[in-house]
Formats: sequence, C-alpha cells, structure tokens
Amino acid sequence: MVATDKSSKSGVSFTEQEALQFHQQGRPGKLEINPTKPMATQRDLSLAYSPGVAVPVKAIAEDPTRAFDYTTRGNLVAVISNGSAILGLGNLGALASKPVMEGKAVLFKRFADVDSIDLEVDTQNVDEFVNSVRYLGPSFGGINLEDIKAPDCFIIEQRLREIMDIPVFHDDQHGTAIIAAAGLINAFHLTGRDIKDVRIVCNGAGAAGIACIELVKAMGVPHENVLLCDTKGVIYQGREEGMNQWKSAHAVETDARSLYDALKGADVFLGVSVKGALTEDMVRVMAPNPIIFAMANPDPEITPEEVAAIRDDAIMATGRSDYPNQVNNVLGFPYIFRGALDVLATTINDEMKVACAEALAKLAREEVPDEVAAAYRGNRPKFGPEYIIPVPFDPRLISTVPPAVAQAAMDSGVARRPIVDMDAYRNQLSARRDPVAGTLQRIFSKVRQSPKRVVFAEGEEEPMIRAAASFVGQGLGKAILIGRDDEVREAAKEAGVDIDRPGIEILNARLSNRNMDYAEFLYARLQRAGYLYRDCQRLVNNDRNYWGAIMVARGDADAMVTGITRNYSVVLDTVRNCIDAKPGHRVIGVSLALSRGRTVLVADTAVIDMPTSEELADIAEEAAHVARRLGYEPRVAMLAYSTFGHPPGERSERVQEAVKILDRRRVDFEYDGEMGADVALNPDKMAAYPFCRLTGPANVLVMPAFHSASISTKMLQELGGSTVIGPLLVGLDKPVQILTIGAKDSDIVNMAAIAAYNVT
Ligand SMILES: NC(=O)C1=CN([C@@H]2O[C@H](COP(=O)(O)OP(=O)(O)OC[C@H]3O[C@@H](n4cnc5c(N)ncnc54)[C@H](OP(=O)(O)O)[C@@H]3O)[C@@H](O)[C@H]2O)C=CC1
Ligand SMILES: CC(=O)C(=O)O
Ligand SMILES: [Mg+2]
Repeated sequence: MVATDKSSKSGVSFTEQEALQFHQQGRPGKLEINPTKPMATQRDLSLAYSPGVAVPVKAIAEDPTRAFDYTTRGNLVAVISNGSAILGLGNLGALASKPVMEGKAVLFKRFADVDSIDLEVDTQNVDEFVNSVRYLGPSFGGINLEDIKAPDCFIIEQRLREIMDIPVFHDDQHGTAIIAAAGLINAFHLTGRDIKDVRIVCNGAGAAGIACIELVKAMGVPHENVLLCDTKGVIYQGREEGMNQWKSAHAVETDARSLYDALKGADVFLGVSVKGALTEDMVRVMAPNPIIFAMANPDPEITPEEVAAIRDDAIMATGRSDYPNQVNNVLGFPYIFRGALDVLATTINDEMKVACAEALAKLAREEVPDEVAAAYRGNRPKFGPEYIIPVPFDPRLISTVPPAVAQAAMDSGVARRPIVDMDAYRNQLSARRDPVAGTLQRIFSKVRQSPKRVVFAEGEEEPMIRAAASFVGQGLGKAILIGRDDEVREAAKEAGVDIDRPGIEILNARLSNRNMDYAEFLYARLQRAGYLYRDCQRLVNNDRNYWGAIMVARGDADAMVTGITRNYSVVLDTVRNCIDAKPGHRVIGVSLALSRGRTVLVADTAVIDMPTSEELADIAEEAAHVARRLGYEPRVAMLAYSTFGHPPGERSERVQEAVKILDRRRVDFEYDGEMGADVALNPDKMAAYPFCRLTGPANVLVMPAFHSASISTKMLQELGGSTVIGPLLVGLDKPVQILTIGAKDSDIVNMAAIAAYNVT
C-alpha cells in the first residue's frame, strides 16, 4: 500500500502502513483474554470447572445478584455494533467495525479497568439486532452500543433499555453529548455567555447530533435557539424531505435553509457530521467569540488551523487527540460504566450523565497539580480557550468521574449496591490505573517539551526504522539512523515508513567527514588499553555502536538506542569505551517492573556481577535517584534470602553491611534491610518487624547480586504477567539505552524516550 502520511501540525503522524502494522504485529488485533485464577493443578480444575463450579451455579440460581460475586459479569461490558455508522466513515458493515469496537474495548480497560469484549452483529435489521442483544443480558454488567446509524440507534437503544436490567448506553449519542456539554459549560463560562441566550447550530442530525441538542436543551438552551442541520440543510418546520420523528422534534420556524444561513450570528457550532462540512465563509459569519466544536472523526468538519487563519477569537475543539480541546467520548464511557458497574446500577440515567458532564467541566477548571501536569503535552495547561476539557490521559479522571456517576446513581435510586465509604472507593479507583501507561506517559510528555536528537544505531533494521518513525511522529524529537543510505531506504520501504519525512536523518558513518575526529577521540581513550590508531579507525568506520556512542559523547547527538542485534554485554563494553560514568556515579542497570497498581524498580539488573557491600550501597543510591527522576519517592529494600539476620549467611552479611554504609552516608531516602522480597513488598509481612524503617512497601528493590536481579525480573515478566522495562542503563555521563536482542519497535520507542529523558 502507498504510504500516505496521516499527519497533523501538532506532531502525531503515521502512515497507513504503520496503522496496519500496528494492528497486525504480534497477535492480530488489540486484545486477548487471560484467566484470573490458577489453572495448574487437578484441584484448580476441580474448583474452576466440574465439580466445584456447581457451587456458584446453585448460589446464583438462588440469588441472581451473586453472579456479580462469582463471575466476570460485574466488570464486563460488551461493545456492540452493526457497523452502520463507523466513526464518520458511514455504513461499512459489521466486520469492518471490528477494529473500532476492539479499540473501544481496550480503552475501557486502559482508562477504567473495565473488562470489555467487542461483539459485531451482522444485521442491518432493527428487530434482528435487538433480538441478538436482548438475550445476552446474563453475560454482561453493561452494554455499550456503538456506531449504529440514526434513526435505528434510537429505536434499538430504547427497546433494549426497556427489556434489559443492566445499563444500555449508546455512546455515540450520550457519550458525545456529555463531553460536548462539559466543554460547552466551560466555553460559556469563559465567554461570559448565559445558557438561556446562546444560539446553537448543530450540523448532523444523527445519533450524536440529536443527543447533543437534547442534552443542551435539558441544560437550559431554549428550543427556538437551536438549529439542527443535516445533508439537506436546516431542519425547519414543514420540511418533508429526509425527515424522521427525531428530527421533527427539533424542527423550528426559521427562514434559514442552508448551514451558512443558520450560522449567521450563531454563538456555537456543534459538528457531528463529516469532514469539511464547515467552510471558512461560514465561520466568518458567526458571532464574536464563536464556539466551534468540530467533532467528526477521524477528520473534523474544519481544522483548528483553518479557523485560526480567518479569526482569532474562536474557542475551538475537535474529536482528535492531536489538537487542544479533544471533545471525544473516550473521556466519558470508561468512567460512566466504571461508576455504574461499581454500584450495580440498573441503568445509566440522565442524573448520572449530568453528573459526569459537571465533573468533567469542574476538573478542567481546577488547578493542574504537579503530578498531573506531566500528563499534558507541552506546558502545564491552565483553564482557558485552549483548555476547556481535561485530556484523556489526565490521571485524575479515574478518581473523580466514577464517584460522581456512582453518587448520582445512588441519589436517583438506580444503585443496587450503594457505596458505603466514598473516600475508600476513590483510593481503590486510583489503584486501577494502568501504571505502565502512566509512567511512560510522564516520560513522553517531558521529552515532548524538549525534543532531542536520538541515534538509532542499527539503522538498517526494520524495527529500528519503524521505531525512529514513531519517535519522530510522536513529536519526541529527531531520529538519526546509522546505516547505508540505500539499505536503510530499502528496509524503510519494506517497513512502510516514509523515510523522507522531516525529522529523520540517515547517516552513513563511512562517508561522514567526522571519521577522523571520531577515530582520534577513540584513540585518545583507548591507546593505553591496547588499541592502535588503526583499530580505532576500523571501529569507527565499521561498528555503528561506536559511531553512535561517539556522536553522543561528542554532543553531536543527545542520546542513543541500540542493541537489537548484539548481546547486551558486548554493546555495553562498546558504550563504556566511548562514554564515562557521570562523576560521582556508578553505572548500573535498573529495571522497572510494572504490574497492576504497582511499579517497582529493581537494581542492578545489568552491570555488577557480585557487588561488594560498598557497591550495593552505591546501587541503592543510584536506583533511588532514578526513582525520583521517574516521579516516585523511593523506599529502598536491600534484599537477601534472609530477613533481619535470619537465616544467617555470608551473602546476607554483605547486605547488612551495605545498610550500615548507607547509614554512614546519611542518604536522604528511606531504606532498610536485609530482608526477603515478601517482607519488602507485603505490608502484612513487614508488620512482623515493627522496627523496620520503611514506611510502606518498598518500591526500589536492590538485589544482592546480578544473577538474582536478572532471574527475578525475567520471572516476573514470564510468570507474573508484569511488564518489565529495561534494564535502563544509568550512571553514564551521556544517555545511552541498550535493548535486548529481538526487541519490538514499541520497546525501542520507549527506550529511546527514556534515553532522551535521561533518567540519570
Ligand atoms: N467526537 C466524538 O466523540 C464523536 C464524534 N462522532 C462523529 O459524529 C459524526 C456522526 O456520527 P453519528 O451521529 O454516529 O452518525 P449518524 O450516521 O447517526 O448521523 C450522521 C448525521 O450526519 C449528517 N450528515 C452527513 N453528512 C453531512 C453533511 N455534509 N452536512 C450535514 N450533515 C451531514 C447525516 O445527515 P442525514 O440525516 O441527512 O443523512 C446524519 O444526520 C461522525 O463523524 C462521528 O465520527 C460521533 C460520536 C462521538
Ligand atoms: C468517537 C466515536 O465514537 C465516533 O467517532 O464514532
Ligand atoms: Mg462511535
């Protein structure tokens, strides 16, 4: 396929082939199902399946609410579509809608830890669709209808809501309306408008359009102040063409016939139609300080650039993540369902929707605290025209929106299991956030604020090329691919990457005029280590890792990633021949192990084989420093097979001695040991040692030796389901990150960002 660049001025760009590759790589698609109970022994099987499973069966038969205790039902939402209105792409059928529905399912998981499965129902017949869904009630805690065209969606939703005793929510209607309402509340606030006086034009009289204007009218906008338009123009009283009962309900008496007519003097444009539907001429005739929400996906009715070119007084929002003010239902559905599921709500009613809109609007008006600022691109956002709505990555959403929704469900009498302790509930919600994404998001945001030039040393390798393109596409900086021009181009073609996009440079070391300088630089460092000038020349010319590391050492690049084709220790030796340790630091490897609700740093996972006590203390200091760079307040556990002297042994004594060294150094972080990993991580076990100086479970684990560090992180990854990032190489004077052989392009991008962020 021809590589078409889907780019925008704000940085995130990709080719069509990259989008396909993203979906194809690894397991095709975006989700898989994992068991939550062990299935290892005969006993496990007896409990999970016959005969043990009969016990919950009988319990549920006696009391159906027990299904929420013994099955996935309470946390499971189906995303169901027939593909009749896929985004703004039209009726492309059930199968073609699957990528969107899978996407929605993973967003449920990512943002609110709601398990979700997509179901594509292959019928365009309303009755058949209703009948396919109505009998699925026992399987799910909620039904999210998606991308079903109007007016069918109104009938389908209404019928299913009547029949089913779980929330049925057509997100394109209510999700969109809720988020748009939140944005409007704030835009009115900023422009000093009274909701009773505003004149709104909504283009698109489908699922999203009808729901948006119903909600704004419910909020106080007078009926006659809202003009609704569709492909035939304004919906006026008496119009006959292309009408249905839902449109008729919003027909008004007016002389306006076209969208242009309707927009003369209008305060608000709500676009839920198609790309390009709003023209510059139309924007010109709107009232001063117009509010323009161009929400069609994937491309808006008009772009912010186009609006900015003709007037500077508009408040502009789109449905896209790469512009300010993203009015997208992803801000709503994960949290609305989270709140609804957590109180076993029978439905999602208007009170819950309004509570969600108000909670979102309020959040955007609040000061952005430090730990949240990092989730926003560029500078810390401040409530204003460019920031009227929180961004999807705002980590506060999970602890603020579901409680508001749950409270509204309780107050309006639809909660089957009310929440007793709201504060405790908020804390539980925070722990549901995916820490992998949170940590990386923070790093990515920081790097975007000061983009770097990063060497991707193995420039002829396809994963490196894809990673370089993704790094540049995400606005993280410039990528320098080291390799022969024609080889890199050939590999880029295979990878579907537009290698000539701005921000990517191909550098052929052999042809560079810096060869001699670099060889001399290397010779000066290695001449007393048995290397001849010629050896250095050969290394510089032939070994891309030497070239890249010297570029970084000399300041010709800011950072480097490499390692997908060579052994870690070989690359590490190369790097150390070119770059020293930072003065006063020790070079070590720190791995980040991320599992649900928890991130721990493990050290040293890369360099020192059998550390002495002195070295263990150094490792603790380095790792604590990295923890702080990553935004964690370190609580360091010095690990051993023993805990506080028992059972005794030589390895444990070394660790005890390391603790004494840290005492003498008067370091400024919490540490203690020696202790076992269970004591370090489990507060109940730590409680058996009341003298332990850690104030909570450790988040930095210093291993007694390289082998235990390496073995334990690999086991965590393979058996424990943790994501392990690293080892990150820390303590070097200039940032270089080494990957493991066979790393995927997404791992490379993460490491490149970490290198650019410079954790040291
Ligand atoms: N940002 C967000 O969160 C969301 C955005 N959307 C976007 O909103 C749009 C509509 O989605 P949805 O309501 O589900 O789709 P529907 O198919 O239900 O409705 C589409 C509506 O748009 C109208 N329309 C199409 N082309 C034009 C045009 N050129 N000028 C005026 N009206 C037009 C149609 O008119 P007619 O009735 O005459 O056929 C119809 O009323 C899509 O682009 C979708 O991506 C949807 C949900 C959420
Ligand atoms: C965001 C969404 O649901 C849509 O565009 O259809
Ligand atoms: Mg949709």
